[in-house]
Amino acid sequence: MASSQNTERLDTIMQAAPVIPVLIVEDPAKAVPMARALVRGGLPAIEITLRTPKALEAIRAVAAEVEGAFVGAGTVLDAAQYQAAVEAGATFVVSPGATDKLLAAASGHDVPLLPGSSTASEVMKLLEAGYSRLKLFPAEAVGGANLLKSLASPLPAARFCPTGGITEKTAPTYLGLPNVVCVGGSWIAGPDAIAAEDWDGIEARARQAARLSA
Ligand SMILES: O=C(O)C(=O)C[C@H](O)[C@H](O)COP(=O)(O)O
Repeated sequence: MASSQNTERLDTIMQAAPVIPVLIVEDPAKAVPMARALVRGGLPAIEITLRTPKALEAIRAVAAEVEGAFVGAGTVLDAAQYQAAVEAGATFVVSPGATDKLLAAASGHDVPLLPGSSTASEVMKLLEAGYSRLKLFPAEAVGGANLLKSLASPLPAARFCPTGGITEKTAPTYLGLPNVVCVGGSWIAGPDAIAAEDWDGIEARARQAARLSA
């Protein structure tokens, strides 16, 4: 079952920068300049969440037009959304948790799924299903860096992108852990910054995030 998750592609994406910006995009026309600002700032892997009616359209536009971006789909909850994200051109797919049906839909496919987990049992079940690159969600609420530190020794095969409540200030603590590859966060390009077309501000925050380390 080790081939369930395309870990090679996921590692490239997770290692591209220390932070994956998590984005809520209402207007797909803004997605391309937003993604260009993030790429210019040094954050090529971006996650557009399927939380707005036009999110798939936004993913499609970024996939077609933004060179150097790895555009992912976030908040993918079921097999149909996984398929729709792949058809729109997503290069990775992120879910807040995991269900058997979602894992079955993604297993063995090129476009990797980064499934969410928040307990040792969930991590164990995902490892058993062939998924070793995981999201920890909601990171801060379920124990944050302390939880990940505690999981590192008994479950060393699991490598995480914690997301949920992480800030520029708390990110370095996570990035210093041996089982953390990158973190996800919304602080770089929040809905207000996107609505205001603050591409310079987004680029500047991306540049700072790209420099974060332990
Ligand atoms: O639903 C998903 O798939 C998600 O990715 C949820 C996000 O991890 C959080 O919404 C991150 O947002 P912040 O906590 O503001 O950084």
